[in-house]
Amino acid sequence: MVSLHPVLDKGSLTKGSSSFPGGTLKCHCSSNPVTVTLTSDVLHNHACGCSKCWKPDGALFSIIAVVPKQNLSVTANASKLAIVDESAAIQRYACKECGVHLYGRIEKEHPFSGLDFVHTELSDQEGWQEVQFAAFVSSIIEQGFDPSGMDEVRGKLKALGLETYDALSPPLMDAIATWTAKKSGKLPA
Ligand SMILES: N[C@@H](CCC(=O)N[C@@H](CS)C(=O)NCC(=O)O)C(=O)O
Ligand SMILES: [Zn+2]
Ligand SMILES: [Zn+2]
Repeated sequence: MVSLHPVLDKGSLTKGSSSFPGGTLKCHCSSNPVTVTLTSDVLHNHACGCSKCWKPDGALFSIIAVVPKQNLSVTANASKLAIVDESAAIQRYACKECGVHLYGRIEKEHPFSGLDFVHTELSDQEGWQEVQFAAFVSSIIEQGFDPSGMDEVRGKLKALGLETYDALSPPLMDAIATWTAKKSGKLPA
């Protein structure tokens, strides 16, 4: 049986709490962990199959969400963070010791600038928004997954109630396209 991610392998998703106030994310270091504090719940939590998002060992998917950047602060051991790939749109800050990504930030002009990318599984707290959909599903093949197993992967995601997409979900793709059209003048700003 293919393993997607510990959160997705349980058979059902634990619903988040609508009044969840945020919490603390922590890297995997047993001493001096990097911590990041969020002062709100996340939005658009989803599974991502792309090669760039951090996944725990053995997982095919990352679980990733966004939070307004003003709601995020690094609260311990910030000196252990380094940007994984300076050329990517999302500057992903990873712990230099354990490799976990604590947050991703977009500094350039981009439809999602102002939102930071985070992994709620790095928190001990319960109540974070549950996974809403699966994105970049076909991208797992680029990382070596056997294409003949894709029906099983998509079937497992659908059985959890998750729609599967090979880019982002329609509302997020529409938001990107709207931003692009406003920038080019095809739609009024
Ligand atoms: N097929 C590519 C897709 C990469 C990709 O476009 N990832 C999306 C979802 S995280 C993205 O927005 N990337 C922007 C970035 O990584 O900066 C891969 O797996 O590497
Ligand atoms: Zn660490
Ligand atoms: Zn991704």
